[in-house]
Amino acid sequence: MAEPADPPAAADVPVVRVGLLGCGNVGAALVGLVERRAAAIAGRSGVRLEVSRIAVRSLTRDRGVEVADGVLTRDAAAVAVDPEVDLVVEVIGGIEPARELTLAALAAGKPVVSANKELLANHGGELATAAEAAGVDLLFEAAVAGGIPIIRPLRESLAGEDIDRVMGIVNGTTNFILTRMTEEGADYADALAEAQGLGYAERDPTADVEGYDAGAKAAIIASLAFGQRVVAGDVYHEGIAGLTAADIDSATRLGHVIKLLAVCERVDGPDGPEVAVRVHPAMVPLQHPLAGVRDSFNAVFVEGAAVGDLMFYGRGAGGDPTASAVLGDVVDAAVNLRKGTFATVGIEGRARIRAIDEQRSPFYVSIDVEDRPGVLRSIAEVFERNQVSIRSLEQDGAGSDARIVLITHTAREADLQATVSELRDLPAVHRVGSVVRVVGDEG
Ligand SMILES: NC(=O)c1ccc[n+]([C@@H]2O[C@H](COP(=O)([O-])OP(=O)(O)OC[C@H]3O[C@@H](n4cnc5c(N)ncnc54)[C@H](O)[C@@H]3O)[C@@H](O)[C@H]2O)c1
Ligand SMILES: N[C@@H](CCO)C(=O)O
Ligand code: NA
Repeated sequence: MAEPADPPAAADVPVVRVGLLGCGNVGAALVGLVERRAAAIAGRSGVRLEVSRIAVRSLTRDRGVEVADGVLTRDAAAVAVDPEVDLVVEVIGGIEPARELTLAALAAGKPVVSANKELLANHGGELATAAEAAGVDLLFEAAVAGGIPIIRPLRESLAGEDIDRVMGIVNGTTNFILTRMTEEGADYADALAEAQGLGYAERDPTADVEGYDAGAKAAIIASLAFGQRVVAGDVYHEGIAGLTAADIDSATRLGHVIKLLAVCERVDGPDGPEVAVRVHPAMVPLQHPLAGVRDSFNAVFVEGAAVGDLMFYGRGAGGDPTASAVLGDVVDAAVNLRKGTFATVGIEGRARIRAIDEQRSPFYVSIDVEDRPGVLRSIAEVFERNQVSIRSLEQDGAGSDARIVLITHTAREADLQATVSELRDLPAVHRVGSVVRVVGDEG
């Protein structure tokens, strides 16, 4: 057997100069990580990373990392096309100027690594075309589920797999809030403030709590899992703000836990395969692997025809975990750059999207009623008339403030919505409370 070659001396290792756009939670963590890991990375991959330019808004802010003189600049556009920069990392967030900067860097022949799901989910097609035209990488592992490797497994390891469904807890902020509310009875606003303090929430946390952030991630996951482009606007989404402590109690009593889920499915449609993609709070049975994913942790559950069930679990938010995913992409892109090669995305054309009205799941429904003879029958008749079959039902309380909580068998969204609107017209119904889809326990 041949002797292993001596590792190259540090001076022989080619340097890849990184231009960083944005130095907030993720950017600052990346600077620290490159500093700590550059020597080990050089030994393993044959490229030495150096963060040579950093575009920031404020030159004076303390970011908790050491930066050499002359590295910081307020001119992001100059960094994107700087001839002294080999590779660009975009961690500004939002659509503009991130989109223009990314396009400029790609057009200048620089690979781009991005953590920006909003950008990728809205303009991924345009950016992928620009990257291919330039013959460079556009990598975005950090954009979905932060530090958890999920983009690369979908793109590479599972490239030959026939994937039926991907479900994920892909927003750390809302999982953190729901965990605090479920386990400690915490107040929604207090739990959100805590998540913001820990650096999990987006700049505008409505993106987290209203499901936009998870929706963008769902679009990216669905595009890669099914090989056809899904954009953010294709994703139906509901957030967690309407959930009550009573819903959380009911879920617990029924052996479930409420999670904000992204659900991406391939379904048969009249004109061929369709993609059903949605984000909403869901009742998940306690025995399902996603039910045990707590705090700011994320998990993505993949169901493949040959491979069976897979789950990817870890930290989906926070500076260091996200920077770890960015760094993995940077090493990959830097090595490819040295070799003169790049990865292609493997997404062809637009997916045909199934309308939310036609999507199907079981539902949990809570109804505040006047408890008098015949009420239960009139409620059951409304469900029956709309072809929604009831799987289980229980009543709490009596008299004028009774509550009926029921779970249906799998039903069409449109039929369930028609049921709810007829229930509201029944004289004995005071209020139809929450309607929560049940996932992972289809019956
Ligand atoms: N924080 C997380 O847990 C996390 C996880 C996964 C992905 N991401 C994504 O990573 C990206 C960055 O997130 P973050 O948490 O670091 O956000 P952040 O708000 O902490 O950092 C963004 C930084 O960009 C700077 N910036 C804005 N416009 C700029 C410009 N024109 N030029 C230079 N700098 C500019 C801001 O001043 C800020 O410091 C976002 O796309 C986010 O969605 C974040
Ligand atoms: N705001 C996001 C950051 C990770 O994308 C979250 O809470 O999951
Ligand atoms: Na990831």
